[in-house]
Amino acid sequence: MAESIQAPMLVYLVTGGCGFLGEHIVRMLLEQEPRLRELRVFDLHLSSWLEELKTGPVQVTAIQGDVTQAHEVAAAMAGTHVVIHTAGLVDVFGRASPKTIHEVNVQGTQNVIEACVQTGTQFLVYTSSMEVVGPNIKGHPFYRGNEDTPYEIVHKHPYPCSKARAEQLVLEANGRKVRGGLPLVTCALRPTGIYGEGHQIMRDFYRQGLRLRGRLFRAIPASVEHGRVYVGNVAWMHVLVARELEQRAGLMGGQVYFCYDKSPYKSYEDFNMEFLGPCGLRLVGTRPLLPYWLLVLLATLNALLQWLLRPLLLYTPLLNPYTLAVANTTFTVSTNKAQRHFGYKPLFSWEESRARTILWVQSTEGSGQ
Ligand SMILES: NC(=O)C1=CN([C@@H]2O[C@H](COP(=O)(O)OP(=O)(O)OC[C@H]3O[C@@H](n4cnc5c(N)ncnc54)[C@H](O)[C@@H]3O)[C@@H](O)[C@H]2O)C=CC1
Ligand SMILES: C[C@@H](CO)CCC[C@@H](C)[C@H]1CC[C@H]2[C@@H]3[C@H](O)CC4=CC(=O)CC[C@]4(C)[C@H]3CC[C@]12C
Repeated sequence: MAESIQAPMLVYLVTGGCGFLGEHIVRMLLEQEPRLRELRVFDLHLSSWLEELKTGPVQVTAIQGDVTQAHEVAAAMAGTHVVIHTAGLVDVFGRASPKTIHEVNVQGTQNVIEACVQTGTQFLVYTSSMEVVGPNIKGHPFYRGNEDTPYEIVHKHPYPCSKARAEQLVLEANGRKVRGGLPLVTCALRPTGIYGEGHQIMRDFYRQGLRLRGRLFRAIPASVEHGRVYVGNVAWMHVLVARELEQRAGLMGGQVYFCYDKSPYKSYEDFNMEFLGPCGLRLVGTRPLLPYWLLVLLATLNALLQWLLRPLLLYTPLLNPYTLAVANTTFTVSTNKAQRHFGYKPLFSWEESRARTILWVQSTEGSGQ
Protein backbone atom coordinates (compact mmCIF):
# COMPACT_ATOMS: atom_id res chain seq x y z
CA MET A 1 0.00 0.00 0.00
CA ALA A 2 2.14 2.88 -1.25
CA GLU A 3 1.91 6.13 0.74
CA SER A 4 -0.43 8.46 -1.08
CA ILE A 5 -0.79 12.22 -0.91
CA GLN A 6 -3.82 11.98 -3.18
CA ALA A 7 -7.34 10.99 -2.31
CA PRO A 8 -7.69 8.06 0.13
CA MET A 9 -8.09 4.87 -1.87
CA LEU A 10 -8.21 1.84 0.38
CA VAL A 11 -11.27 -0.28 0.98
CA TYR A 12 -11.35 -2.29 4.23
CA LEU A 13 -13.86 -4.85 5.39
CA VAL A 14 -14.32 -5.81 9.05
CA THR A 15 -16.29 -8.98 9.72
CA GLY A 16 -18.00 -9.01 13.11
CA GLY A 17 -17.66 -5.21 13.07
CA CYS A 18 -20.65 -4.73 15.37
CA GLY A 19 -19.31 -6.93 18.18
CA PHE A 20 -17.43 -5.93 21.34
CA LEU A 21 -14.00 -5.89 19.68
CA GLY A 22 -15.31 -5.20 16.17
CA GLU A 23 -16.83 -1.85 17.15
CA HIS A 24 -13.51 -0.70 18.57
CA ILE A 25 -11.70 -1.80 15.39
CA VAL A 26 -14.20 0.06 13.21
CA ARG A 27 -13.88 3.27 15.24
CA MET A 28 -10.09 2.96 15.43
CA LEU A 29 -9.80 2.53 11.65
CA LEU A 30 -11.83 5.68 11.08
CA GLU A 31 -9.57 7.59 13.49
CA GLN A 32 -6.18 6.13 12.58
CA GLU A 33 -6.18 5.09 8.92
CA PRO A 34 -5.95 8.19 6.73
CA ARG A 35 -5.79 6.16 3.50
CA LEU A 36 -9.26 4.73 4.03
CA ARG A 37 -11.81 5.47 1.32
CA GLU A 38 -14.49 2.97 2.26
CA LEU A 39 -15.06 0.87 5.36
CA ARG A 40 -17.40 -2.10 5.02
CA VAL A 41 -18.84 -3.44 8.24
CA PHE A 42 -20.09 -7.00 7.83
CA ASP A 43 -22.09 -8.57 10.64
CA LEU A 44 -24.96 -10.93 11.26
CA HIS A 45 -26.60 -8.22 13.38
CA LEU A 46 -26.06 -4.59 12.44
CA SER A 47 -25.96 -2.04 15.28
CA SER A 48 -27.68 1.33 15.28
CA TRP A 49 -24.46 3.24 16.17
CA LEU A 50 -23.24 2.55 12.62
CA GLU A 51 -25.65 5.23 11.39
CA GLU A 52 -23.77 8.02 13.15
CA LEU A 53 -20.53 6.98 11.42
CA LYS A 54 -22.05 7.39 7.99
CA THR A 55 -21.85 11.18 8.14
CA GLY A 56 -18.02 11.29 8.23
CA PRO A 57 -15.56 11.66 5.33
CA VAL A 58 -15.04 7.90 4.91
CA GLN A 59 -17.83 5.93 3.25
CA VAL A 60 -19.11 3.47 5.85
CA THR A 61 -21.09 0.62 4.31
CA ALA A 62 -23.09 -1.63 6.61
CA ILE A 63 -23.57 -5.14 5.27
CA GLN A 64 -25.85 -7.56 7.03
CA GLY A 65 -24.47 -11.00 6.28
CA ASP A 66 -23.45 -14.39 7.57
CA VAL A 67 -19.86 -15.65 7.33
CA THR A 68 -21.15 -19.20 6.98
CA GLN A 69 -22.67 -18.22 3.62
CA ALA A 70 -19.79 -18.21 1.13
CA HIS A 71 -21.67 -16.19 -1.50
CA GLU A 72 -22.53 -13.42 0.99
CA VAL A 73 -18.90 -13.15 2.07
CA ALA A 74 -17.60 -13.07 -1.51
CA ALA A 75 -20.15 -10.43 -2.55
CA ALA A 76 -19.21 -8.21 0.40
CA MET A 77 -15.49 -8.57 -0.25
CA ALA A 78 -15.39 -7.74 -3.96
CA GLY A 79 -13.08 -4.76 -4.43
CA THR A 80 -11.63 -4.71 -0.90
CA HIS A 81 -7.89 -4.39 -0.22
CA VAL A 82 -7.82 -5.59 3.38
CA VAL A 83 -10.11 -7.81 5.43
CA ILE A 84 -10.01 -7.91 9.22
CA HIS A 85 -11.83 -11.09 10.16
CA THR A 86 -13.09 -10.69 13.71
CA ALA A 87 -16.52 -12.34 13.45
CA GLY A 88 -16.75 -15.37 15.64
CA LEU A 89 -18.94 -17.28 17.99
CA VAL A 90 -17.46 -16.73 21.45
CA ASP A 91 -19.11 -19.38 23.55
CA VAL A 92 -17.62 -21.31 26.44
CA PHE A 93 -20.94 -21.65 28.28
CA GLY A 94 -22.79 -24.12 26.05
CA ARG A 95 -25.17 -21.59 24.49
CA ALA A 96 -24.46 -22.80 20.94
CA SER A 97 -23.92 -26.35 19.70
CA PRO A 98 -20.38 -27.53 18.82
CA LYS A 99 -21.60 -27.80 15.20
CA THR A 100 -22.68 -24.15 15.09
CA ILE A 101 -19.40 -23.02 16.69
CA HIS A 102 -17.50 -24.97 14.05
CA GLU A 103 -19.62 -23.59 11.21
CA VAL A 104 -19.12 -19.96 12.24
CA ASN A 105 -15.52 -20.06 13.42
CA VAL A 106 -14.00 -22.61 11.04
CA GLN A 107 -16.23 -22.71 7.95
CA GLY A 108 -16.73 -18.95 8.23
CA THR A 109 -12.97 -18.41 8.20
CA GLN A 110 -12.54 -20.79 5.26
CA ASN A 111 -15.17 -18.76 3.40
CA VAL A 112 -13.26 -15.54 4.10
CA ILE A 113 -10.04 -17.10 2.78
CA GLU A 114 -11.74 -18.42 -0.38
CA ALA A 115 -13.36 -15.02 -0.92
CA CYS A 116 -9.91 -13.36 -0.73
CA VAL A 117 -8.67 -15.74 -3.43
CA GLN A 118 -11.77 -15.29 -5.58
CA THR A 119 -12.03 -11.50 -5.34
CA GLY A 120 -8.33 -10.61 -5.20
CA THR A 121 -8.23 -9.26 -1.64
CA GLN A 122 -4.58 -9.51 -0.75
CA PHE A 123 -4.36 -8.84 3.00
CA LEU A 124 -6.12 -10.83 5.72
CA VAL A 125 -5.83 -10.15 9.45
CA TYR A 126 -7.47 -12.79 11.63
CA THR A 127 -8.56 -12.36 15.26
CA SER A 128 -7.45 -15.60 16.84
CA SER A 129 -7.24 -16.12 20.62
CA MET A 130 -4.82 -17.09 23.36
CA GLU A 131 -7.16 -20.07 23.74
CA VAL A 132 -5.44 -21.55 20.68
CA VAL A 133 -2.52 -22.22 23.01
CA GLY A 134 -4.21 -22.69 26.37
CA PRO A 135 -4.82 -23.05 29.23
CA ASN A 136 -4.82 -26.77 28.51
CA ILE A 137 -7.23 -29.12 30.26
CA LYS A 138 -4.38 -30.42 32.43
CA GLY A 139 -4.16 -27.04 34.16
CA HIS A 140 -0.50 -26.45 33.23
CA PRO A 141 0.50 -22.84 33.92
CA PHE A 142 1.72 -20.66 31.06
CA TYR A 143 3.76 -18.08 32.94
CA ARG A 144 4.96 -14.96 31.10
CA GLY A 145 5.14 -17.02 27.90
CA ASN A 146 5.76 -15.77 24.37
CA GLU A 147 4.90 -17.02 20.87
CA ASP A 148 7.78 -19.54 21.01
CA THR A 149 7.29 -20.87 24.53
CA PRO A 150 6.78 -24.66 24.44
CA TYR A 151 3.41 -25.66 25.89
CA GLU A 152 1.41 -28.87 25.76
CA ILE A 153 -1.64 -27.87 23.73
CA VAL A 154 -4.62 -30.11 24.52
CA HIS A 155 -8.03 -28.96 23.31
CA LYS A 156 -11.36 -30.60 23.93
CA HIS A 157 -13.79 -27.71 24.17
CA PRO A 158 -15.45 -26.68 20.87
CA TYR A 159 -14.47 -22.98 21.15
CA PRO A 160 -10.67 -23.35 21.46
CA CYS A 161 -10.76 -26.28 18.99
CA SER A 162 -12.50 -24.06 16.45
CA LYS A 163 -10.17 -21.08 16.99
CA ALA A 164 -7.11 -23.33 16.64
CA ARG A 165 -8.35 -24.87 13.39
CA ALA A 166 -9.35 -21.49 11.96
CA GLU A 167 -5.98 -19.98 12.85
CA GLN A 168 -4.24 -22.90 11.14
CA LEU A 169 -6.32 -22.33 7.98
CA VAL A 170 -5.40 -18.64 7.96
CA LEU A 171 -1.68 -19.30 8.38
CA GLU A 172 -1.66 -22.05 5.73
CA ALA A 173 -3.37 -19.68 3.29
CA ASN A 174 -0.45 -17.25 3.44
CA GLY A 175 1.16 -17.16 -0.02
CA ARG A 176 -1.82 -18.52 -1.96
CA LYS A 177 -2.34 -16.71 -5.23
CA VAL A 178 -5.35 -14.42 -5.25
CA ARG A 179 -7.23 -13.21 -8.32
CA GLY A 180 -4.76 -11.15 -10.35
CA GLY A 181 -1.85 -13.39 -9.38
CA LEU A 182 -0.54 -11.66 -6.26
CA PRO A 183 0.15 -13.68 -3.10
CA LEU A 184 -2.25 -13.57 -0.15
CA VAL A 185 -0.62 -12.20 3.00
CA THR A 186 -2.17 -13.41 6.25
CA CYS A 187 -1.51 -12.91 9.89
CA ALA A 188 -3.22 -13.97 13.16
CA LEU A 189 -3.51 -12.01 16.41
CA ARG A 190 -4.05 -13.84 19.68
CA PRO A 191 -5.60 -11.61 22.33
CA THR A 192 -5.66 -12.79 25.93
CA GLY A 193 -8.91 -12.06 27.81
CA ILE A 194 -10.14 -8.72 26.46
CA TYR A 195 -11.69 -6.08 28.73
CA GLY A 196 -12.98 -2.55 28.24
CA GLU A 197 -16.06 -0.68 27.15
CA GLY A 198 -18.68 -3.15 25.95
CA HIS A 199 -17.37 -6.19 27.87
CA GLN A 200 -20.56 -8.09 28.67
CA ILE A 201 -19.14 -10.48 31.31
CA MET A 202 -17.76 -7.50 33.27
CA ARG A 203 -21.18 -5.88 33.13
CA ASP A 204 -22.80 -9.13 34.32
CA PHE A 205 -20.42 -9.34 37.31
CA TYR A 206 -21.25 -5.73 38.13
CA ARG A 207 -24.98 -6.37 38.10
CA GLN A 208 -24.53 -9.54 40.15
CA GLY A 209 -22.52 -7.52 42.72
CA LEU A 210 -25.26 -4.90 42.91
CA ARG A 211 -27.83 -7.61 43.51
CA LEU A 212 -25.64 -9.03 46.31
CA ARG A 213 -25.59 -5.67 48.10
CA GLY A 214 -22.21 -4.58 46.74
CA ARG A 215 -20.40 -7.85 47.32
CA LEU A 216 -18.73 -10.48 45.15
CA PHE A 217 -17.32 -13.63 46.67
CA ARG A 218 -13.83 -14.87 45.92
CA ALA A 219 -13.78 -18.25 44.20
CA ILE A 220 -10.30 -18.27 42.65
CA PRO A 221 -7.00 -17.99 44.59
CA ALA A 222 -5.36 -14.56 44.19
CA SER A 223 -2.13 -16.33 43.16
CA VAL A 224 -3.60 -17.55 39.82
CA GLU A 225 -2.51 -14.95 37.27
CA HIS A 226 -4.38 -14.01 34.12
CA GLY A 227 -3.17 -11.97 31.18
CA ARG A 228 -5.74 -9.35 30.16
CA VAL A 229 -5.63 -6.77 27.42
CA TYR A 230 -7.55 -3.55 26.86
CA VAL A 231 -9.92 -3.62 23.87
CA GLY A 232 -8.59 -0.30 22.52
CA ASN A 233 -5.09 -1.76 22.35
CA VAL A 234 -6.34 -4.93 20.67
CA ALA A 235 -8.10 -2.76 18.08
CA TRP A 236 -4.96 -0.66 17.64
CA MET A 237 -2.84 -3.76 17.00
CA HIS A 238 -5.28 -4.89 14.30
CA VAL A 239 -5.12 -1.49 12.59
CA LEU A 240 -1.34 -1.44 12.74
CA VAL A 241 -0.97 -4.98 11.37
CA ALA A 242 -3.36 -4.20 8.52
CA ARG A 243 -1.34 -1.07 7.73
CA GLU A 244 2.07 -2.76 7.83
CA LEU A 245 1.28 -6.07 6.12
CA GLU A 246 2.17 -4.94 2.62
CA GLN A 247 5.50 -3.33 3.45
CA ARG A 248 6.56 -6.20 5.72
CA ALA A 249 4.86 -9.13 4.00
CA GLY A 250 8.01 -11.28 4.10
CA LEU A 251 8.42 -10.84 7.84
CA MET A 252 4.80 -10.76 8.99
CA GLY A 253 3.03 -13.06 6.51
CA GLY A 254 1.96 -16.34 8.11
CA GLN A 255 2.92 -15.13 11.61
CA VAL A 256 1.03 -15.18 14.90
CA TYR A 257 1.26 -12.44 17.51
CA PHE A 258 -0.03 -12.40 21.06
CA CYS A 259 -2.05 -9.24 21.71
CA TYR A 260 -0.75 -7.59 24.85
CA ASP A 261 -0.36 -4.32 26.69
CA LYS A 262 0.74 -3.17 30.12
CA SER A 263 -2.34 -4.31 32.05
CA PRO A 264 -1.20 -5.89 35.34
CA TYR A 265 -1.11 -9.65 35.84
CA LYS A 266 -3.74 -10.58 38.41
CA SER A 267 -6.31 -13.25 39.08
CA TYR A 268 -9.47 -12.91 36.98
CA GLU A 269 -11.46 -11.70 39.98
CA ASP A 270 -8.82 -9.32 41.35
CA PHE A 271 -8.38 -7.83 37.90
CA ASN A 272 -12.13 -7.21 37.57
CA MET A 273 -12.04 -5.48 40.95
CA GLU A 274 -9.74 -2.83 39.43
CA PHE A 275 -12.93 -1.57 37.76
CA LEU A 276 -15.70 -2.89 39.96
CA GLY A 277 -14.03 -1.64 43.17
CA PRO A 278 -14.24 2.04 42.15
CA CYS A 279 -17.87 1.36 41.17
CA GLY A 280 -18.66 0.45 44.77
CA LEU A 281 -18.26 -3.36 44.85
CA ARG A 282 -16.01 -5.30 47.16
CA LEU A 283 -14.54 -8.80 46.83
CA VAL A 284 -15.19 -10.76 50.00
CA GLY A 285 -12.40 -13.06 51.23
CA THR A 286 -8.64 -13.08 50.86
CA ARG A 287 -8.92 -16.78 50.01
CA PRO A 288 -11.61 -18.65 48.05
CA LEU A 289 -14.70 -19.05 50.21
CA LEU A 290 -15.42 -22.53 48.89
CA PRO A 291 -12.85 -25.33 48.69
CA TYR A 292 -11.74 -26.18 45.16
CA TRP A 293 -13.26 -29.68 45.25
CA LEU A 294 -16.66 -28.13 45.96
CA LEU A 295 -16.31 -25.76 43.01
CA VAL A 296 -15.44 -28.72 40.79
CA LEU A 297 -18.52 -30.52 42.07
CA LEU A 298 -20.74 -27.47 41.42
CA ALA A 299 -19.27 -27.01 37.95
CA THR A 300 -19.89 -30.69 37.17
CA LEU A 301 -23.45 -30.44 38.49
CA ASN A 302 -24.03 -27.42 36.26
CA ALA A 303 -22.79 -29.38 33.26
CA LEU A 304 -25.08 -32.27 34.13
CA LEU A 305 -28.07 -29.96 34.61
CA GLN A 306 -27.31 -28.29 31.28
CA TRP A 307 -27.39 -31.67 29.58
CA LEU A 308 -30.55 -32.84 31.35
CA LEU A 309 -32.47 -29.61 30.75
CA ARG A 310 -31.39 -29.16 27.13
CA PRO A 311 -34.63 -30.57 25.65
CA LEU A 312 -36.62 -28.05 27.74
CA LEU A 313 -34.47 -24.94 28.14
CA LEU A 314 -30.95 -23.56 27.75
CA TYR A 315 -29.24 -23.58 31.13
CA THR A 316 -25.92 -21.77 30.65
CA PRO A 317 -24.37 -20.72 33.97
CA LEU A 318 -20.98 -18.98 34.10
CA LEU A 319 -19.47 -21.82 36.10
CA ASN A 320 -18.79 -25.06 34.24
CA PRO A 321 -15.80 -27.42 34.24
CA TYR A 322 -14.17 -25.55 31.35
CA THR A 323 -14.57 -21.98 32.68
CA LEU A 324 -13.44 -23.15 36.12
CA ALA A 325 -10.31 -24.72 34.63
CA VAL A 326 -9.52 -21.57 32.61
CA ALA A 327 -10.16 -19.22 35.53
CA ASN A 328 -8.09 -21.43 37.82
CA THR A 329 -4.99 -21.77 35.61
CA THR A 330 -2.25 -19.16 35.32
CA PHE A 331 -1.95 -17.92 31.77
CA THR A 332 0.13 -14.81 31.23
CA VAL A 333 1.91 -13.52 28.17
CA SER A 334 5.14 -11.58 28.09
CA THR A 335 6.42 -10.86 24.61
CA ASN A 336 7.64 -8.08 22.37
CA LYS A 337 7.22 -9.84 19.02
CA ALA A 338 4.62 -7.35 17.77
CA GLN A 339 6.88 -4.47 18.76
CA ARG A 340 9.86 -6.01 16.96
CA HIS A 341 7.96 -6.93 13.80
CA PHE A 342 5.75 -3.90 13.23
CA GLY A 343 6.51 -1.32 15.91
CA TYR A 344 3.46 -1.98 18.10
CA LYS A 345 3.23 0.00 21.31
CA PRO A 346 0.00 0.15 23.30
CA LEU A 347 -1.96 3.26 22.38
CA PHE A 348 -3.65 3.39 25.79
CA SER A 349 -1.71 3.26 29.07
CA TRP A 350 -2.97 1.03 31.85
CA GLU A 351 -4.25 4.11 33.74
CA GLU A 352 -6.22 5.27 30.71
CA SER A 353 -7.58 1.80 29.95
CA ARG A 354 -8.68 1.47 33.56
CA ALA A 355 -10.30 4.90 33.68
CA ARG A 356 -12.22 4.33 30.44
CA THR A 357 -13.45 0.94 31.59
CA ILE A 358 -14.58 2.30 34.98
CA LEU A 359 -16.52 5.08 33.26
CA TRP A 360 -18.21 2.54 31.04
CA VAL A 361 -19.13 0.21 33.93
CA GLN A 362 -20.61 3.19 35.80
CA SER A 363 -22.59 4.22 32.75
CA THR A 364 -24.17 0.76 32.39
CA GLU A 365 -25.90 0.96 35.79
CA GLY A 366 -29.61 0.85 35.15
CA SER A 367 -29.05 1.80 31.51
CA GLY A 368 -29.99 -1.63 30.19
CA GLN A 369 -26.79 -1.62 28.04
N1 LIG B 1 -13.74 -11.54 24.14
C1 LIG B 1 -12.51 -12.02 24.36
O1 LIG B 1 -11.99 -12.00 25.49
C2 LIG B 1 -11.71 -12.58 23.22
C3 LIG B 1 -12.23 -12.65 21.92
N2 LIG B 1 -11.44 -13.15 20.91
C4 LIG B 1 -11.94 -13.22 19.54
O2 LIG B 1 -12.28 -11.91 19.12
C5 LIG B 1 -13.35 -11.96 18.19
C6 LIG B 1 -14.43 -11.00 18.62
O3 LIG B 1 -14.90 -11.40 19.89
P1 LIG B 1 -15.88 -10.48 20.74
O4 LIG B 1 -15.91 -9.12 20.19
O5 LIG B 1 -15.53 -10.70 22.16
O6 LIG B 1 -17.26 -11.22 20.47
P2 LIG B 1 -18.68 -10.62 20.07
O7 LIG B 1 -19.64 -11.73 20.20
O8 LIG B 1 -18.95 -9.37 20.84
O9 LIG B 1 -18.48 -10.23 18.55
C7 LIG B 1 -18.54 -11.15 17.52
C8 LIG B 1 -19.30 -10.54 16.36
O10 LIG B 1 -19.35 -11.50 15.31
C9 LIG B 1 -20.65 -11.49 14.79
N3 LIG B 1 -20.98 -12.79 14.22
C10 LIG B 1 -21.20 -13.95 14.88
N4 LIG B 1 -21.53 -14.90 14.02
C11 LIG B 1 -21.52 -14.35 12.79
C12 LIG B 1 -21.80 -14.84 11.50
N5 LIG B 1 -22.18 -16.12 11.30
N6 LIG B 1 -21.67 -14.00 10.47
C13 LIG B 1 -21.32 -12.72 10.64
N7 LIG B 1 -21.07 -12.19 11.85
C14 LIG B 1 -21.17 -13.00 12.91
C15 LIG B 1 -21.56 -11.20 15.97
O11 LIG B 1 -22.83 -10.71 15.54
C16 LIG B 1 -20.74 -10.18 16.73
O12 LIG B 1 -21.05 -8.87 16.34
C17 LIG B 1 -13.80 -13.41 18.11
O13 LIG B 1 -13.29 -13.98 16.94
C18 LIG B 1 -13.19 -14.05 19.35
O14 LIG B 1 -12.92 -15.40 19.14
C19 LIG B 1 -10.16 -13.54 21.13
C20 LIG B 1 -9.62 -13.47 22.37
C21 LIG B 1 -10.34 -13.00 23.52
C1 LIG C 1 -15.33 -19.28 38.53
C2 LIG C 1 -15.97 -17.93 38.41
C3 LIG C 1 -15.97 -17.29 39.75
O1 LIG C 1 -16.05 -15.91 39.84
C4 LIG C 1 -15.27 -17.07 37.40
C5 LIG C 1 -15.56 -17.52 35.99
C6 LIG C 1 -14.87 -16.60 35.04
C7 LIG C 1 -14.91 -17.15 33.61
C8 LIG C 1 -16.32 -16.99 33.09
C9 LIG C 1 -13.88 -16.44 32.77
C10 LIG C 1 -12.46 -16.68 33.33
C11 LIG C 1 -11.49 -16.61 32.15
C12 LIG C 1 -12.36 -16.21 30.98
C13 LIG C 1 -11.87 -16.57 29.58
C14 LIG C 1 -10.48 -16.02 29.31
O2 LIG C 1 -10.44 -14.62 29.51
C15 LIG C 1 -10.01 -16.36 27.91
C16 LIG C 1 -11.01 -16.20 26.81
C17 LIG C 1 -10.57 -16.00 25.54
C18 LIG C 1 -11.44 -15.99 24.44
O3 LIG C 1 -11.00 -16.04 23.29
C19 LIG C 1 -12.90 -15.98 24.66
C20 LIG C 1 -13.31 -15.72 26.06
C21 LIG C 1 -12.45 -16.45 27.09
C22 LIG C 1 -12.65 -17.96 26.89
C23 LIG C 1 -12.86 -16.00 28.53
C24 LIG C 1 -14.32 -16.48 28.85
C25 LIG C 1 -14.72 -16.24 30.30
C26 LIG C 1 -13.73 -16.84 31.29
C27 LIG C 1 -13.72 -18.36 31.18
